Amino acid sequence: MNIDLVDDEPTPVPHRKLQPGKLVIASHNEGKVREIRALLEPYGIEPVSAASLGIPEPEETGTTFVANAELKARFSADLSGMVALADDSGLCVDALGGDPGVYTANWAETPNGRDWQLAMRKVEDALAAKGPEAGRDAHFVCVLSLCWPDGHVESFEGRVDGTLTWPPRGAVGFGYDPVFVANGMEQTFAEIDPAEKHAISHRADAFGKLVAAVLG
Ligand SMILES: O=P(O)(O)OP(=O)(O)OP(=O)(O)OC[C@H]1O[C@@H](n2cnc3c(O)ncnc32)[C@H](O)[C@@H]1O
Ligand SMILES: [Mg+2]
Repeated sequence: MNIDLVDDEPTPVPHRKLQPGKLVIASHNEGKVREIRALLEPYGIEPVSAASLGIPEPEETGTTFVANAELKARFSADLSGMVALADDSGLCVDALGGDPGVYTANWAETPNGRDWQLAMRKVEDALAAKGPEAGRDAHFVCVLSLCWPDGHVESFEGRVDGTLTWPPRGAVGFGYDPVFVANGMEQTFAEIDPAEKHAISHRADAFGKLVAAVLG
């Protein structure tokens, strides 16, 4: 007789469904807010930005994308009393051991605000310092976290793989888009139509998982 003494299958926790209605986009990055609005559009959800509610940016003290996405979502849910959706994302470069990663936005900080030309240049310089053999593979990661006013949180992670190009090309998109070419494409994320980016991006990948879990 076989007795299975070890039950190592965790009991799946049911996802909480997101109801149609208002939702706070807990991001102060206009590029992200624009993309998240477009992704939410078909689902009967009315997005309001954190900035339009006067909600400030919380300090991002986490050391992982999940920790930061959850703290941003929790912060806006607490202050608004509404469901909040936050995005923590970044560019991870293989030859740099995954940097800038969780600190992607920090690499752009200057005393006068964020400078993306400078940030892209810093990544390029760091790669050049690795020598001509260093590969140019990179990926974007995005964690989307939903937090309900009672503190319930759900998080979804997405990624898109590609390579870095230099010099930067294109004027659409935001952040590091002008130096990122997704695998299978020739144009950067700043040269393609936003709809094309939504079909393959790290944000779209995470969003697809969110939809399947809480909107499906
Ligand atoms: O925290 P919030 O207010 O959402 O906005 P943020 O710009 O500070 O966002 P993050 O802390 O998540 O930092 C991630 C940085 O990674 C970059 N990034 C994320 N997604 C990107 C994308 O789709 N295209 C280009 N750059 C991206 C972007 O420049 C972000 O500033
Ligand atoms: Mg941030």
